[in-house]
Amino acid sequence: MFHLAKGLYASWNRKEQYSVLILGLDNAGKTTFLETLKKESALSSRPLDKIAPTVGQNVATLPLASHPGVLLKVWDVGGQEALRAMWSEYYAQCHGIVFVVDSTDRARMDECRETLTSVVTDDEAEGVPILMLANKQDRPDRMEIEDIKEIFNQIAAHLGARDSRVLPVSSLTGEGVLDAIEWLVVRLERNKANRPPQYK
Ligand SMILES: Nc1nc2c(ncn2[C@@H]2O[C@H](COP(=O)(O)OP(=O)(O)OP(=O)(O)O)[C@@H](O)[C@H]2O)c(=O)[nH]1
Ligand SMILES: [Mg+2]
Repeated sequence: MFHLAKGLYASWNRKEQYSVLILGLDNAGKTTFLETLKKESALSSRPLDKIAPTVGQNVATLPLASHPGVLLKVWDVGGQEALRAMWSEYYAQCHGIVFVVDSTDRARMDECRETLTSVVTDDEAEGVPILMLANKQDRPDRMEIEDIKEIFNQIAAHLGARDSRVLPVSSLTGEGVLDAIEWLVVRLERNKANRPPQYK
């Protein structure tokens, strides 16, 4: 009887775990985004002014106050050019991709577009929801969100029927970060039949 009750309790409390991959050029703000997300989720996090360029990977498993039955396992990998070849190793296992863009880095928008195109056209990432974050919106020298959306829309042709969106955020101030995650979680759940979560 005890074992039955324990088993039922465990299955009632099972959580759906989705893996989210954070990509983007070096200096885009990926690690800052992850650390802010950890702080918002009441996990211990690094001071934002102590973050160095990522060489390996950072990973955190986050509970979501707005979705008690969901855990997000978030993978942040280095964006330096030499490290981008590693990204595809993660595609097959991920449920969603967040592509972070430095909204002030006009000089690298072409590189950013080409990099995102190579991500969304990779067969291993087929069908996963893609959220593009126009980061560093707190900076006065940022590009307008509409201009960034236009760049993204040129890539949308490759996306087929999958969910995608461009949202403005500041990983540094936290503005827009939880709204962005909320958008993503709804799409991860919607895409569950194609990419089932792990049950924890
Ligand atoms: N003003 C402002 N600065 C930001 C924001 N997000 C990140 N930064 C700064 O941008 C720089 C790079 O941030 P990281 O989070 O290390 O960037 P990354 O994408 O992880 O870089 P790699 O690990 O090299 O791929 C740091 O100086 C951050 O403080 C933001 O929203 N606003
Ligand atoms: Mg980093």
